[in-house]
Amino acid sequence: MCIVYKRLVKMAEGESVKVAVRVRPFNSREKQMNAKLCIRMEGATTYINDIDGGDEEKFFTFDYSYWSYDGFDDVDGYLTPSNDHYADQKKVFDDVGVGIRDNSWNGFNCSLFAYGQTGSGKSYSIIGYGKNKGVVPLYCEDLFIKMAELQQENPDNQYQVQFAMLEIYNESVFDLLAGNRKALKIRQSKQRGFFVQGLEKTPVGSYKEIEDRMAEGTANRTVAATKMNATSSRAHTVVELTLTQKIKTGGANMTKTSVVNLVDLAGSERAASTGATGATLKQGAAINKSLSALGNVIAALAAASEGKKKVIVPFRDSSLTMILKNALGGNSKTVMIAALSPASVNYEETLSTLRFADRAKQIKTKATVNESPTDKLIRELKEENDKLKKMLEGGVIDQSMVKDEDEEDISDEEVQARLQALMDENNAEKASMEQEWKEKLEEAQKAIEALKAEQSRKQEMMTTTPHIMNLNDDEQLCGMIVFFFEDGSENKVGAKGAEPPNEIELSGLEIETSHCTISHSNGKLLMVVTDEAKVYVNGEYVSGKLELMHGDRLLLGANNMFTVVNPGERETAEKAGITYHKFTYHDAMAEIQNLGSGDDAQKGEELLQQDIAELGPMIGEVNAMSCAMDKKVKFDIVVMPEEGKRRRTAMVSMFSYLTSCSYLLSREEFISRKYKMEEMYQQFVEGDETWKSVPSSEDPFVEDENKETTIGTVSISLKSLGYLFEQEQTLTITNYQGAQKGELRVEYYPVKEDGSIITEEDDIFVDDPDSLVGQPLRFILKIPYARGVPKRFENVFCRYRYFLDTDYTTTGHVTGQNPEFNFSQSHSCVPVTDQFIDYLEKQSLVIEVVGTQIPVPVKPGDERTTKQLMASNFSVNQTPIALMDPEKQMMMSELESTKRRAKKQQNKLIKVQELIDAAKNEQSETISVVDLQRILESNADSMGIAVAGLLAALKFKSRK
Ligand SMILES: Nc1ncnc2c1ncn2[C@@H]1O[C@H](COP(=O)(O)OP(=O)(O)OP(=O)(O)O)[C@@H](O)[C@H]1O
Repeated sequence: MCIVYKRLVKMAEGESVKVAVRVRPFNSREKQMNAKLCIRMEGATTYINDIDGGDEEKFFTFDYSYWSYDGFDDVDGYLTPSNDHYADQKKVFDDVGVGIRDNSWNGFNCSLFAYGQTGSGKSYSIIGYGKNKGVVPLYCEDLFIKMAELQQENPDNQYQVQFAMLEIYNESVFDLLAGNRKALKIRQSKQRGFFVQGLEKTPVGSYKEIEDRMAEGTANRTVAATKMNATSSRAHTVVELTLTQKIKTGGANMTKTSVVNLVDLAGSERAASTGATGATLKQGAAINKSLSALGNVIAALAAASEGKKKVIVPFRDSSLTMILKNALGGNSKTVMIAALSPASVNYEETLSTLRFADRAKQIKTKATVNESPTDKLIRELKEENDKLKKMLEGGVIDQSMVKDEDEEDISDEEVQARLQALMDENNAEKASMEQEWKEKLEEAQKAIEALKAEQSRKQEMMTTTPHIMNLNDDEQLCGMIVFFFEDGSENKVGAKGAEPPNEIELSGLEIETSHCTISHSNGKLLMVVTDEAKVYVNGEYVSGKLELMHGDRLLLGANNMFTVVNPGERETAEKAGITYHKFTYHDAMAEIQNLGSGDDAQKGEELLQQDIAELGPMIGEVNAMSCAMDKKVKFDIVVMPEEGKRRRTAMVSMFSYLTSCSYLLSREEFISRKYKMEEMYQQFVEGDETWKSVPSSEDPFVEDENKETTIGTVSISLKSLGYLFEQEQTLTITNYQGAQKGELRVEYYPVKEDGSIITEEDDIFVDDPDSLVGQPLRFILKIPYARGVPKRFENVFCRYRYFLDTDYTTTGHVTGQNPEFNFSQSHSCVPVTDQFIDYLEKQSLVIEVVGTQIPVPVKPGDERTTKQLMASNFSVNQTPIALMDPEKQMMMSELESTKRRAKKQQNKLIKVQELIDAAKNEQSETISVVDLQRILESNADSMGIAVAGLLAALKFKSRK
């Protein structure tokens, strides 16, 4: 039988993507750096100010602009508004979360995604921290409360929530709930659009269970991140919640399914190049294909929504855009939260986030209610039946509704009979579907019970059994990996593949097959470290046997960091009134760098220490990667004086064993390069050989041979200028390791308005530099030459930044060991300000001597691996090589020059002595003053001033 009926699907009106932006408070790093606020908000409008660059203020209007920068009190851990301006988590949920909740109950697909640079507050808004729960937990809690209420009101209705969690990393899709990490395929079907084949959906019965599943997913993510040595902020995480409602309406059942996608995107800076300083590396660009593809998709959709024709939306370009196609391109109600940093240092990144959000708000989606096809059919049949009944009652029968087109007219009885048959068929189908539903539900219930039991067992063990749990750079990944030690157990720890298998299998850099053993006996934990395995306990490199105590920090290999939890010990300590400090990953890493907390150190010094603590483990990782792939490169942390400031800054040196060239990378350049290395390393781990054929111009382990390198620096104090004195100095060029790389002649002379040098005759005296304030000050800086520059550099030049200059002043390029720069430049400060006097007093002019390196190829026959090469000069503890402050460097440099001068004088005096000795021999042990005078005079040119005084004295004596 063929039923002809009209489709009754209601299509919602095209609806824009809802866009909210949110600005967070300064973080501690920004506070320490005295960051400047560059965002303000009025109503729904966000303004951004280019404080450092001076571009005009820009503004953008969104559905919501959330001010979370200030105006709050910490009440018991919850950040509570102290004025109307501040948007707390509740406000965000009320605006954004409630909409998602209502839409999902109405059967619409919904998507919420968070965009923004790393650390801008994406996770805070989506997931939240501690009591400040984000949209996801609040939505889920609300979902289950409402579900319980509805269930009570209508016991016949059935509701189910399923949970799935996936990760997109380097274009591969991984099910975070699957036991094994295997990349899944994205497929496309007419009905479902793009979908991830084989993605596991787990039924969940409460928010607690969702939390547990999320924790499980996050733990799997942590293990994978440790193994691949990747930072979490590089992956996109998608949580997918499917809400199915089986509702009895009248006689029919209605099943509504809505999928809610919660997407935590990778840090947006990964989409673009990282080095904001202009020293951008090509390797740093477009690292995350998915994120750049998302930008293109959004731009195309925005253009299409503006009515542009022939827009092709490149959904197929990346895994992320395929998965989000529904959310962005069609059947979904979509919300985006763009997270903003308030600090002017992040201006460029924040502006690009605002632009991205601005484009996103132009996108229109069309969401339809998702009914199950069977239910829809039943409902539509019922509607048809009602219609037919009405027709029957009214005596008008449209027979075409129940007969085939080519069939003859049929009797009213036949119409009724067919109708009845149809109803019976529907009822039978309904019953079978209900049975199937019931069975599925029972199955789900059992699975939930089993999980609950497992969970409570774990919970119990956490409070009774000693264990270690992981510490991670990303707060959300801490405590995700837990290994328990049962009493009487001996647990071998090491990489996979040991025979018999290790009880605790770890993956990651520098994990040995047999790394260590941890045994538990009567509340005591004993660790035995295998020879040569890398283990740090509380910052100390350890070997052999030792007892582990509650609160200890363990670093196994390069990046598996754990903290020891011994509930028995903790309890005893707590009874005695002792509370343990909660160590973060950074504390633990800083401890390994042996840096201490630096409570009373200067602010700049603290920042430096933070940078070193951050870079230290990264250096360990990249060196281990270099060894694993035999890249013949070694990295080290170096500490450089920051130009113009009495501050030091951490940088990274990259030394190539192939060319003996070393290059300096800024922290940003290095981090951006490291992402690329991780990508390469991932291919290596996965046995994908593409990394071997990467051209050297794109290889993060290779540096451009023509890159300019700092040979060394000299620091010269400009203090004398404050007294209008000149200065002429020959200063030692010191490289970052404190080694001398030649000498540089630097001179400066205060000058008058006409450019002539101020001399004593001018009779201008300044007792107090402050008296110069308001007056003009001009001087000439000369860099005549350098001496003894290492042979392996060519195209040598000097550069420096004077006072507030942002650009370098540069000398000409000269090749040779004794380059003559003949450089002279006039500088001024008109009028002199307090700030300038401060600059003269407290800072020094750092002159960098720069050149390009001439590669020295490896000796033929040297086939040592990177590991062997590093072992020959590699220290386990990556303590920075040179920790010299500019002042000390200046003093050292002066001292070195003096020493050299002294040495020369000494040589000359030795020569004089020799001559005298020779004369003595001739003159049988005595020498007349006249003869001595003659000897000295005939050698005076080569002896210089040292003997001039002596000669004068002799002349005086002989005259007498
Ligand atoms: N609105 C806010 N109010 C108070 N603190 C916030 C807010 N947003 C973020 N923070 C804090 O800023 C820090 C960074 O935030 P968060 O971890 O959410 O950033 P993210 O963008 O998710 O970073 P990543 O990309 O590394 O995951 C956290 O310590 C968080 O507590």
